[in-house]
This record gives sequence, structure tokens and C-alpha cells, in this order.
Amino acid sequence: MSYAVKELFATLQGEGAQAGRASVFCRFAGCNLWSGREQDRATATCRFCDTDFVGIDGEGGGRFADAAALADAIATCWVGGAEERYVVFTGGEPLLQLDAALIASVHARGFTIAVETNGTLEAPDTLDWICVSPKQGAEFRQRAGHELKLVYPQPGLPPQQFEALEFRHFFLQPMDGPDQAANTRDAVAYCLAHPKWRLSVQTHKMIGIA
Ligand SMILES: C[S@@+](CC[C@H](N)C(=O)[O-])C[C@H]1O[C@@H](n2cnc3c(N)ncnc32)[C@H](O)[C@@H]1O
Ligand SMILES: Nc1nc2[nH]cc(C(=O)O)c2c(=O)[nH]1
Ligand code: SF4
Ligand SMILES: [Mg+2]
Repeated sequence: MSYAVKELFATLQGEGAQAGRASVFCRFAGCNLWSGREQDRATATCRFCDTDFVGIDGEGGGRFADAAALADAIATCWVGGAEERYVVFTGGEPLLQLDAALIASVHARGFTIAVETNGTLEAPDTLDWICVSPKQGAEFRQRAGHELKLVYPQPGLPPQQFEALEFRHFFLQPMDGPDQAANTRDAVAYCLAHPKWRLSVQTHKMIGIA
């Protein structure tokens, strides 16, 4: 199978339990909850997305003919040595494209593999780190993993409804956009009152890296 990649770059993971970790980010093109076109945002299932995932024209992006070609590009993008190799598959929705062949090829090059998913599709159990970020109005299939990262607030999606699920970490991530400051204040207040939840700030935006 070939893979459509919007961008491929090295940066620090900005969010959640692995924040600060050196990573290769592989951002797949396309999502099942929004076309990515601004004129469709108001009618999309997911309306607050902060990401351009349309096309294959970003830094390091392109169409990769097979798993080996994309795994080689990921390994070339890694700036560290053989230890601690870490790749984050995101998007768009990465589970539309991330398959067993790609996971095996990337593992063979010594990487620990993380995924950022909206939870609508089941994640392969060969992944090393699964971050699920459920979306209001969307199916919620991947109900276990390493971190649940809920963008907050989402009307109709109260944090309590996730608390009994099998995740190691529970994060609230303030929704970025026009109400970001108020959303951050509300998330802080929620974490103070409900200590099972921790705050995930998007640190990469604060320090001006991708
Ligand atoms: C762009 S999404 C791509 C991965 C996948 N489609 C998902 O939604 O999890 C990456 C992460 O950014 C979060 N995110 C997207 N838009 C956001 C916003 N406006 N404010 C805060 N987090 C946001 C998502 O919830 C997800 O955790
Ligand atoms: N630095 C950085 N960390 C991130 N963590 C999740 C991201 C994403 O867009 O999936 C992201 C991103 O876009 N940049
Ligand atoms: S599911 Fe993820 S990539 Fe898709 S529109 Fe929502 S935040 Fe963006
Ligand atoms: Mg992002």
C-alpha cells in the first residue's frame, strides 16, 4: 500500500505524558471527521481542529510507495542516534493509513511507535503508545490505551464518562481557538476539583516550534 503524508519532521512532542520527548512526527493526509476545507468546518463532525492535513505538500511530505520507503524517510528524519528513537503518527487521522506493514518496518528500524488518534478506529495492538482524543458526535471505538487526551470543553462529552476506561493517564487539553484563555481556566479548575485528570498544555505552541 502507498501512504499519503502531509508532513514529516523532527520536533519535541508538545502534549500529554510524553511532552518534551524528541520525536519524528509523521502527519498523514486526510481525516474521517473533517475534509480539512474551511468551507466544510461548520458542518463537520470535528469543528475545532488546529491542523492543516490536506494534501502532501508540507515539509517532508509526499506519497510514499510502500512501507519501506516511508520507514526509511522516518529514520532519515531522526536526528539522534540509535537509542530512544520515537515516532508519532498523527494527522489527520493516522489509523486510516497506519497498517501492519508500516508498523513492522518502523519497528525494524528501532523506533518506539506512538499514535495520536480520534478513537473512531481500532488501534493495532502492536503500537507502543496509544493516545486517544475522543470527539463529540463521533464513534468511540478505541476505548483503551496509554493516554486519554480530551480536548476541553466539548459540550456533551463530560470527562466523568471516560474515567472508568483502561488508560494510564487522563489529560484535559484546553481547546485552542478564540476561547483558549477561558478554556484553560476551566480546565485548570476541573483538574483541581478532579485530581484524576491532569492538564495538557500544547507546549510547542508556547515555545514556537512545530
Ligand atoms: C490534529 S489531531 C490529529 C490526530 C487525531 N485526528 C486526533 O484528533 O486525535 C492531534 C491532537 O490535537 C488535538 N487538537 C486538535 N485541535 C485542537 C485544538 N483546537 N485545541 C486543542 N487540541 C486540539 C486533537 O484532539 C489531538 O489530540
Ligand atoms: N510538537 C507537537 N506536538 C504534538 N503533539 C501532538 C500533535 C499533533 O498534531 O498530533 C503535535 C504537534 O503538531 N506538534
Ligand atoms: S479528528 Fe483530529 S485531525 Fe480530524 S479534524 Fe478532528 S482534531 Fe483534526
Ligand atoms: Mg498539532
